[in-house]
Amino acid sequence: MTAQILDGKATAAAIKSELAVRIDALKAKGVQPGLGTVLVGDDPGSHSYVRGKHRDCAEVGIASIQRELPADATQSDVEEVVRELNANPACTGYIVQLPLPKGLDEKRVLELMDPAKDADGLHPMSLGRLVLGIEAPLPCTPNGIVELLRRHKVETNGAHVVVVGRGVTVGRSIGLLLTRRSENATVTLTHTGTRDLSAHLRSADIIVAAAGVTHLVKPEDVRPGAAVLDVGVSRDENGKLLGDVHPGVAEVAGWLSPNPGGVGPMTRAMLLSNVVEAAERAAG
Ligand SMILES: Nc1nc2c(c(=O)[nH]1)N[C@@H](CN(C=O)c1ccc(C(=O)N[C@@H](CCC(=O)O)C(=O)O)cc1)CN2
Repeated sequence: MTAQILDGKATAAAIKSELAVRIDALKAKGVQPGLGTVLVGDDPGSHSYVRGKHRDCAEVGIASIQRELPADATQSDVEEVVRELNANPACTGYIVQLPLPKGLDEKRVLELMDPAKDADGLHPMSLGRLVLGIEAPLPCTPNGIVELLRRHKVETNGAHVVVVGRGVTVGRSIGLLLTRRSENATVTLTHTGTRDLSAHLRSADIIVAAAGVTHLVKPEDVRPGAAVLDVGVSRDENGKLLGDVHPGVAEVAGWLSPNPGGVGPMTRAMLLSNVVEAAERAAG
């Protein structure tokens, strides 16, 4: 068996075209959506992700507001930028690129954001609303995964999903999305402390690998025909991106999201979608 591809690049391109139409409609009503980014330090990956987000904004007609701070920025430097964006009317939504450099209190920074401008769905208020089933911006990577499955007609209803990784941007929240009545999946959250991970993985209809451990999911861990989403990122000594899923899984899985080209582009598309939805809400 060779897995069918869950093509994040093509799906994200389709979503961006749909969003461009909605943005034109907002502009016709005099509303200009604007995405702000707060980038602290010099991590090359974070710089490249933020550049990509602003490239996407230019493509669909969202204004860009960029704030950069050096690696030695203090907590109060970062908080000052957050307060400025909270008050800036041109910024209709913004994100703080994670992770922040060591020594900065990420949770406190997220808490300080105006929840009405949370473009990432990572503000405690947004996550709390998600738990309660109240409308809120959704975390971009989990939402991108759900959308990628939906648009490729991979059945989640009744499916057993095994998630590997308990980070805040993916593992912690994806179960909340996949167990909504609309998705109706059963979700097992595993992590580095899980005993006999392979046994859990072999029982999965869908695997979401988001641990950041190179080639953690091996062909023998995958039930033939299962859908496998490769989210984790690590790099070899030459800086080449490596995923959490061993290349041999393509011979066993029914569906596979490539990495790069799978969930990453969907994360960016869902960010734009959150910005557009917030602007539409604000415009009534
Ligand atoms: N504030 C946030 N910080 C982080 C998030 C997030 O959703 N919000 N997620 C990740 C990083 N991330 C977005 O910020 C992100 C990661 C990867 C991609 C992407 O398109 N990747 C490409 C490959 C790029 C490469 O070669 O390096 C792909 O998969 O094709 C976009 C966004 C952590 N931080």
